[in-house]
Amino acid sequence: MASKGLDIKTIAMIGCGSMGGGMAQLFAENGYHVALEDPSQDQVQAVLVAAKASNIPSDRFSKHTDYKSLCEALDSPKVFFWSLPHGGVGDKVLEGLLPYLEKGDIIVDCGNEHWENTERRQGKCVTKGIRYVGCGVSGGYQAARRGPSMCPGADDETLALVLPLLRTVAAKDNNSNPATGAVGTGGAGHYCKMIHNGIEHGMMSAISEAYTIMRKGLGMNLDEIGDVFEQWNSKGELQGTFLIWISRDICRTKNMEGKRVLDEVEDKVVQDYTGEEGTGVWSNLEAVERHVPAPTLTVAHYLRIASGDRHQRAQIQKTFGTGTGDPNKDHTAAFPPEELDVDDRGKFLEDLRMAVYTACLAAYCQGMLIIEKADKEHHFNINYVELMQVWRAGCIIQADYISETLLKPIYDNRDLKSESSNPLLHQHVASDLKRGFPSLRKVVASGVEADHVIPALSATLEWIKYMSSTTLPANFYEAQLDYFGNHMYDRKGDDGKGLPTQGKHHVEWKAA
Ligand SMILES: NC(=O)C1=CN([C@@H]2O[C@H](COP(=O)(O)OP(=O)(O)OC[C@H]3O[C@@H](n4cnc5c(N)ncnc54)[C@H](OP(=O)(O)O)[C@@H]3O)[C@@H](O)[C@H]2O)C=CC1
Ligand SMILES: O=C(CO)[C@H](O)[C@H](O)COP(=O)(O)O
Repeated sequence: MASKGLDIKTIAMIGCGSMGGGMAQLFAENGYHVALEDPSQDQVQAVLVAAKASNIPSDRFSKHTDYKSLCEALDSPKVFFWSLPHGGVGDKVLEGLLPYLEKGDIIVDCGNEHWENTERRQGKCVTKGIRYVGCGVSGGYQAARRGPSMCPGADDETLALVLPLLRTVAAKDNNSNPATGAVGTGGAGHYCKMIHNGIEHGMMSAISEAYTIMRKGLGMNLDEIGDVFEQWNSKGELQGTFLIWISRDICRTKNMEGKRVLDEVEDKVVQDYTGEEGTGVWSNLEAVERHVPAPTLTVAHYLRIASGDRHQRAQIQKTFGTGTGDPNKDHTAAFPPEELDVDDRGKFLEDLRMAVYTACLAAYCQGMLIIEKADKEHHFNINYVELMQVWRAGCIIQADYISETLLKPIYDNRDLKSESSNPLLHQHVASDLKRGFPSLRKVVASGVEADHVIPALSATLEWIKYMSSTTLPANFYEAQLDYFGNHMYDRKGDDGKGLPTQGKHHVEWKAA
């Protein structure tokens, strides 16, 4: 099948692991011939076996162990999809391919690559007339097979060429529109995918915290919790939220012995240690470097990295001591989470739902603030309407209500050059955060009282307070800075605007 933008029938898939393998089958299912290349022949074989099981004709694939034969199997222009680990691997593959590439050939890098690597490679390719698209892909291996969310960034001409191809395979939203679009120039696609993952981590943490509150704080069993997630996902502010939906399944899934799989899972996330993924680290570095407070994302990340070294936590736990003397108490933590003092469980669960929603909305807002800042500073020329569409299906942060009701109206039909896209400056978003605040405060207060681990929920509460206040404890902070460092301060109302510029006053708080 030929795509409208490119008259090709064959594509290459370089990297045939979880994601690349799924996408290879997806392209083949859509009529393309897929030339497979991966150093692991087992991976390539696994793709062919899975494709056979899906009744995809075997002649839709060819296997290649060198770039020459891979390139000979392709049409002109040659189109390569990459699904590789981030970092040096991509550079190595590009070096290997370059001798066989011609003007007009296209590379679509579908890994979670760092956007600066993407732009560096785009710079290298452009001198040879080769088009390099940084295309974040989301939804995990199942979406890769069924149809992922695809977030491409490149120059307009290149995007116009590849988008018909991406639209063919991308996930489709409820109106059958593909979850892809012309997101922006240069590394914009990988930048937005990186922030997608930052938002993802904030949402995941808030939901995981709610799970523990239900399990340990309210004494609910997994069937009951699964039912709660199902209800949350079916109506109201959390409806159509992919992570809530999979949370239901996680609660219900049993192993061969009929026991819950979740109860076998150790409490540690190690991707940041193994270097397997980088998006969480990078998105938080971006937030800090661009002066965007994104605590829901950041504390979620701290929880992950604290969790990763469980061995160290066990040692610290011993140092703190866990003995309360009461054999009925939980002895698996220095500050074991206790049952919550809740009068009306139904009412509290409604507060919990709103608290989780508020944290998810906050994570989205914080992510969008980082993107907006980077866009202004780096001139990604982001098309926010298209970006919203990328997140409407197939991706991990899919959240129908947040996207459709709250964020989309900010970007639709607006001239963002003259109007701010800061979600917090839009009344309907501010109203929703304000509406969720009392529930979030109740949940955080109860959670804190009972020693629950609730970083994303509590950090979101603080974020809402400090982002909407003009009487922060920062006046005292500023005074301390001026006292010891002569760092200067503004007097109340000095410039009338409170812009982030250095103050003009210093006081000798104590004679030197
Ligand atoms: N898993 C997920 O849920 C998602 C992953 N991603 C991103 O997609 C990319 C791929 O991830 P995933 O499929 O999970 O990872 P896998 O490890 O399953 O797949 C990566 C594949 O790339 C192969 N590879 C390594 N070096 C080369 C090379 N020089 N040439 C060709 N192939 C090579 C690996 O082979 P070998 O095993 O022999 O090293 C492996 O088969 C990553 O950037 C990841 O961050 C994006 C969204 C979701
Ligand atoms: O990109 C993804 C989803 O969007 C991948 O699932 C990725 O593996 C998640 O890893 P991490 O949590 O370390 O970012």
